[in-house]
Amino acid sequence: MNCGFRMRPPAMSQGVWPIDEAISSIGMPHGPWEATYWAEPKVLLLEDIKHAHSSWATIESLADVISPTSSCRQDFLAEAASGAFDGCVAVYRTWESIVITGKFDAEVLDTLPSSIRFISHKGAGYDQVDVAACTARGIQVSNTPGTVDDGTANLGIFLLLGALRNLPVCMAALRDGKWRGTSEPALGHDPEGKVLGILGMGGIGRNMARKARAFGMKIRYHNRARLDRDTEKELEAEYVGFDELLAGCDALSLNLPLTESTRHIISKRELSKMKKGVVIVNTARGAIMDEAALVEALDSGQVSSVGLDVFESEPQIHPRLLNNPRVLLTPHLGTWTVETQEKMEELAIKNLHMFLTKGKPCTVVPEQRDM
Ligand SMILES: O=CC(=O)O
Repeated sequence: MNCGFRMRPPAMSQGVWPIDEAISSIGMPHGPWEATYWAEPKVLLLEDIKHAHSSWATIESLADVISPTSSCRQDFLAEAASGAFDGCVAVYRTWESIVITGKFDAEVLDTLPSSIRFISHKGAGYDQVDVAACTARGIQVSNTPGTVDDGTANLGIFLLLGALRNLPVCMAALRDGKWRGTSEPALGHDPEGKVLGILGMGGIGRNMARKARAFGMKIRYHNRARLDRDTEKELEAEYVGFDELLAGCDALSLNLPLTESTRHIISKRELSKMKKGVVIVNTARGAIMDEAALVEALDSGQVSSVGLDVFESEPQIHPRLLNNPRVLLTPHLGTWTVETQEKMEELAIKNLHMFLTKGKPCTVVPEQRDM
């Protein structure tokens, strides 16, 4: 019988996916041999492991690992439809693997074999994965919260300081052989004593608050849920309403996930409520801001400068952001450090390991906590 699992005697397969669970997960009839033999599950690996090699070896000792040969969505769907991934029970995916699969949406899920029960996403933001479609198909999803906090907040502070100091203008002039430019550059601003508004007070927002405090900034924040008083006290962060946050900050840092309710949460109306000359930093997701409205606000001087690591249609960048010298840009590098990538891989692999051995990852996405 070809059910996509290799049989092994139990002595050789400590802790692997028990065959009866595996069989019931793909709806196969139980047979008399299940009690004595275990199966090796198959895992679909969508991007090579770059750092956590010894942890990945523990997965390889538990599972057959399959990698796609495709490099674009159309080919990936055809490869899945050909049965190349049949029998896979779990997927290990990354932000970068979107180039192979496109968004992990209902079409991808329906083309992959129905044996898939788990997706380990290496990353904190999982807006590339249609969690509702996964839930409807009984597929668990995990992400890697916490692992990205230092890396992303460090870049956020760099963008904040750089935008406050108008660094892109002088940096471009210098590279252009024009020292500080053709006219005296505008003076920058020090962060000390300025109000930093943080929209989204999860792990990255809190990390950003601690670091900005070290630069003498006053912290105000708005979040779906208010933090407990001890955390607010530790961060010296004042909770305010959304409009109050917008109206009262000298700089705004966006640190919230992209969902249908946060898409374009900063648009024309919100920008007009902010102090003239405000500085904005976005290390979260581009679509949290309406880029067209941002471009207008930069042109009118309502926003004096921005530091952006993320964009609405990556890797495309709005030409008026690219051409504006008051825009400090980095190409989605928030987590792009050896240490952060290592931590992300370790947690994504741990989630996969937990799923294969216990049926449950440790950091399941919040929408599925009650699943
Ligand atoms: O953007 C990076 C992440 O969501 O982890």
